[in-house]
Parts: sequence; C-alpha cells; structure tokens
Amino acid sequence: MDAKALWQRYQNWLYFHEGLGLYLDVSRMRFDDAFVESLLPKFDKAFADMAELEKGAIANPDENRMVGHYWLRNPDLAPTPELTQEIVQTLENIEAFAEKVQTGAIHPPKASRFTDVISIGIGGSALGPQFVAEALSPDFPPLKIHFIDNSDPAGIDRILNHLRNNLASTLVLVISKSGGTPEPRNGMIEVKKAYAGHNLDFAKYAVAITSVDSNLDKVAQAEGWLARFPMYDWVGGRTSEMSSVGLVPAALQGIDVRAMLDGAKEMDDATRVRDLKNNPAALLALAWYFSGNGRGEKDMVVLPYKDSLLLFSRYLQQLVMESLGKEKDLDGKTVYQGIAVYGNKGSTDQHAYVQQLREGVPNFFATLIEVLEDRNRPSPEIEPGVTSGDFLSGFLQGTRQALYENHRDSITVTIPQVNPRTVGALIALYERAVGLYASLVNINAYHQPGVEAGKKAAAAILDLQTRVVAVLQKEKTALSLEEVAEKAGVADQVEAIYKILRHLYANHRGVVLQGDLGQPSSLKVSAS
Ligand SMILES: O=P(O)(O)OC[C@H]1O[C@H](O)[C@H](O)[C@@H](O)[C@@H]1O
Repeated sequence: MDAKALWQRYQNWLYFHEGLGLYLDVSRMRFDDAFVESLLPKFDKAFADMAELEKGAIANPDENRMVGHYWLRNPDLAPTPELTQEIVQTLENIEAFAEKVQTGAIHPPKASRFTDVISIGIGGSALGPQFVAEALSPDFPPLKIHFIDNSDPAGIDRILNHLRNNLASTLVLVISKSGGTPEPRNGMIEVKKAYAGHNLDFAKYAVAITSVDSNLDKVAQAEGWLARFPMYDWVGGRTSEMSSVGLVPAALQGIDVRAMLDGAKEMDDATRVRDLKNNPAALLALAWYFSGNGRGEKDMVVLPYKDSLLLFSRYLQQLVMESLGKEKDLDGKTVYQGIAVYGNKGSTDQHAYVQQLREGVPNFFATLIEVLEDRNRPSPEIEPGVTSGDFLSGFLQGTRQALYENHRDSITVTIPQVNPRTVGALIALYERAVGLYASLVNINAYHQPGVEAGKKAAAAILDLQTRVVAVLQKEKTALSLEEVAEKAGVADQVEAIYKILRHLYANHRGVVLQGDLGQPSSLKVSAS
C-alpha cells in the first residue's frame, strides 16, 4: 500500500473518543474487508454475551459466579439494589478512611500520622495497585507505598530494612480475595513478627482487604485490625483494580479514585456499543484475532512511550494471559488458547529487543501507547526547536513505520495524558477487549483452573519436606538420598528430596550434606 492509501486506511479505521481524548489506530494491522465481514456474526454474539454478563448472568460457569467488575464503576448496573448500595457504601468508606488517615484523624499509636504503606498481595491483588501507583502516585504522596508481592525472604527484608525507622508510622494492607493464598499469608506473618520485634501492636496498623469471612477476614476480626474492606466473589482478581483491592491503596496515595472510576465508566459506555467500528474494545479484539488467527499465534508486545506506564504490560500479562490462556473451550474441546504478552517501555526497549522485532522471527504484533502531553510544564530545547519529548514522539512514529515496512503489524493507542481518568479508561478498554475476544474464541475468560496444579504440587513438596526432616531426625547415621526416600515411604521422589535437602543445607536448617555436590548420588545426608 502506498503512503496515500495508508493515510486513507488510517482515517477509515481511526477511532476517537472525544470525552476521553483517546485514539485507537488499527490501520497498521493488515486485515481486509472480507476478514472483517467474516467476523461480524461472531461479534454479534460477543456483544450479546457481554450484555448478558453485565446483567448478572453466570458468566463463569465453572465457579458458578457472576462477573461484575463493570458494576464497580456504574453501581446502577448491578443486578440488585442491595449490591448497588454495597458498592456505593464501600467506596464512601474507602474515601472516608483514606481522608482520616491522611489528616491524622486515624493515626498509629506512637505517631501523629501514618507516613508509609506496605501493601501485601500477589497476582490480581498486587499488579493493579502496582501499575496504578507507578502511573499515578504523586511525586510526594501523602503516604508512600511499598509492595511485598512474593514469598521471597530477601525481598521482604529489603522492604522491612528500608522502613526500619518508619515502621511505627507504617500502615499495612493485606490484600487477598480468597484470604488463603500462601504468599500474602507468609508476608503478613513476617511483617507481623517485625512489628512485634519493634514492640508495635500489629492490629493497630493492619487493614484487611478480602472476601467477607475468608480466613484473613476472620484473623482481622479476631485481632481487631484497624479496618476491613470487602472484596466480592463476583470480581475476579485480575479485574479487581476498581474494587477495594485497587481503590484503598490508590486513595491512600492521594490518587483521585472517583476520576479513575469515571474514566472506566466512560470507556465501558463506549465499549458497550454494538458496532465494531465504533467500539474500541471490539477493534482491539478484531486486531488480536486477525493477528493470531484466533489461536494466539502471535504475541502481544506492549510498548508505552511513557515511563509512568512501565507496569502496564505486566498488568496486562495477567489480565490477558490468565483470562485467555485456556486448554478447553466452553464446549470442552481442547483448544490451547491464549495470547502471550510482554513489553516494558519505549524508547528504552528500542535499545534492547526491538532489533528482533524489526528483523527477527515475526511472531508478534506490537501495541504502541502514545501520550500526547510530554510533561506538565514547558520543555527546554535539546537542539534548536526540538525537545526530548519530540525525540520520544519521533521514536514512536519511527518504530511503527520501521516495523510496518518489514511486515510487522502494530496497533497504536493514544491518550492525551496519564491521569486517573485515562488510566481507568485503559484498564476498562483492555478488560472489555479480553471479554469480547474470549467470546470470539469461545472460552471462559473468568476462571483459572491451570493455576491450581502448581499450588497443589508446591503443597506436596512442603509436606514431603516435613516427612524427610522427621526421617533424618530419627536416624543416627548418614543416609544416601535413596535411603531417605525409602524411609520416607516415597522411593520415587529422590529428585524432589535432593532439592529439598540442598535448600535446607544452604540455609543452615539442621541438615548436613557430605560428598560431591555435583554428583547427587554420592551424597550422604544427616541431621546436624
Ligand atoms: O487475591 P488472592 O485470592 O490472594 O489471589 C491472588 C492471585 O492468585 C491466584 O493464584 C490467581 O491465579 C490469581 O488470579 C489471583 O489474583
């Protein structure tokens, strides 16, 4: 296509949302009209599925749950007046709590103000809050946020060491929808011990964000924590940024959560339109479907040209991959669906892996995110008439062009600024695109059966560790790995036992390994 035809195609396909100032350009995806035509019946079904879901249908059949994240930003859509009231009330409670914390009306026992927040959570209970903090937290927030999103002892130490002198003024959010996920539970117990070590009464610093009556909720109630905010079973972890999961940490940092909700609501309205060309989420789903033949054959590379959007690709990784990465479709047929997502930011990544994107294996499509406003003050000139923002803008256009010339497709999303409304809108845009795409490929976007296998296997390893340690403590003499396995009654688990013992040995946990560490079969193991 020559430049003139491309410019025409750009204009033909350009989507613009006036209220949000958001543009979506899918013109550099090489679908043709026949392809679009062929997908229209599938889109009709997808729009109908979405309408059902928003009305409160059981959209997650496996878990028999409604899927209601859209109600969070438009409570009037909730299927019952009770739910509407609950959503409205929770938001008011969150705002009132954040204000009291910021003004010092709620303060820690030994300080007049809270200065910091530790947010403990993983997956959907971390990625949204982390993305939003990076995107929207003011340079000098009323409370500075720190995240513990793993069971890594050194990672936990790093946060606790940084806060060593501020623990007495640090609020702790423990976020877990289920209230039973091991990583946040571990983080909570370690942080609690650290508070006890500083003679601080943890309950006076702790806030639980979890489903009513979960294990976490019960602990928080029994110990009389500072506050508890509900999470609903009809909000999935990866779509929970606009629930108390995302709103509490955001509000504490002084982020305008109402504006975030408004942006999402406006986008929800726009993505409810049953007309492909006038629905930005449908256009995204169309582009994804085209690119990967409806089978995820191409990866989604997300490149925001703005530092504050760095974590958007990480956020999208869970939203897209946990939603779409499914073995079975809704009819039980094996389909191995999904779309892989990765990316960091432009132009930084142009100096890392864009070489492969331009010339290497063509197994991806790019999504470039452009922000029109460079900064909130005039920019100095780097060269006559040119600012660093001009460079960034030029790098984006240049990459888009260079990729296209080499038959690499791209989508461009353009927003006027990074602010609570546009961030809310971006989240809502991708949530809806995922929902529509899931319908196009006939899968359940709202469960995650595959995650359980890893959790169960990990639990079995911990169980094995307990048995192995018990065996060693009874033994007088050193044993080979095979002997340990036999005595533990699991002769086929030698490799797992070896790895458990090597880890315990490395951490001086009462186990001694003798022999050649490079030759596991030579090892003799005993309790120290
Ligand atoms: O919020 P939680 O219940 O602790 O869950 C945290 C995360 O863990 C799970 O393994 C799920 O796969 C995620 O969807 C979820 O966001």
